[in-house]
Amino acid sequence: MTDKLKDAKIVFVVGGPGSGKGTQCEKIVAKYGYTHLSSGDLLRAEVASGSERGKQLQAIMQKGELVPLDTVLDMIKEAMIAKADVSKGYLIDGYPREVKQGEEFEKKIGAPALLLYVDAKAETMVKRLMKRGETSGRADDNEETIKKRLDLYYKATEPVIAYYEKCSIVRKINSELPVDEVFAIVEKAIDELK
Ligand SMILES: Nc1ccn([C@@H]2O[C@H](COP(=O)(O)OP(=O)(O)OP(=O)(O)O)[C@@H](O)[C@H]2O)c(=O)n1
Ligand SMILES: Nc1nc2c(ncn2[C@@H]2O[C@H](COP(=O)(O)OP(=O)(O)O)[C@@H](O)[C@H]2O)c(=O)[nH]1
Ligand SMILES: [Mg+2]
Repeated sequence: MTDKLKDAKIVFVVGGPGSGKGTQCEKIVAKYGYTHLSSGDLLRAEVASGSERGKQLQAIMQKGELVPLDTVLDMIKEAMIAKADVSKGYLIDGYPREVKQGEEFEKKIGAPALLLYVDAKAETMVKRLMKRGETSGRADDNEETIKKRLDLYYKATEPVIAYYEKCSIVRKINSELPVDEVFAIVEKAIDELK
């Protein structure tokens, strides 16, 4: 099964909640035709299906906590395999959330060629999420859950960046800039991959 993904080009997109990961991924898809897999979107789709598993996920996500590693990883792997014959590369958005998730991904799927570290100040992220919350309908775009997501990001996810710096695949992207300027930096990082 995993053989199908043996030579896949994998890009991890890591950054705090509201840092602009989804926005940049959309632009990468438009220009490079990569397959965008947002782990949060995959989980929200499961919740929307109304399944028993979805109900359990909803409770975890509403609290801003992390869904068990195996659940998310299985969903990502399934989605990757479904696109394996047509994909030019994969954007794995919002995963890994902790070092352990990265290690398991490498064991079960493969190693990333690049990690885009989408960096914005906490203040900026909160502002963007509160604004997004006006229209997103997301149960976790509220002040209390945003604070928890941010805390967890600094505690569990930032160490992921340090972990991958050891193999020199991290490119830090300043996402305080306007979207198109951020994308200009992203493009350089992706172009270097080829
Ligand atoms: N690998 C992941 C991805 C998501 N989640 C759960 O799904 C929620 C929403 O994830 P996501 O959509 O990635 O949200 P944010 O990190 O806030 O990022 P953004 O809104 O910026 O996309 C998380 O808080 C968490 O409960 C998770 O447990 N594990
Ligand atoms: N000014 C500015 N706003 C941004 C930028 N990127 C994203 N946003 C806004 O911030 C909010 C969160 O972005 P999103 O892509 O959903 O972030 P994610 O949570 O990291 O996936 C959205 O409402 C965007 O409009 C950026 O580079 N500059
Ligand atoms: Mg997103």
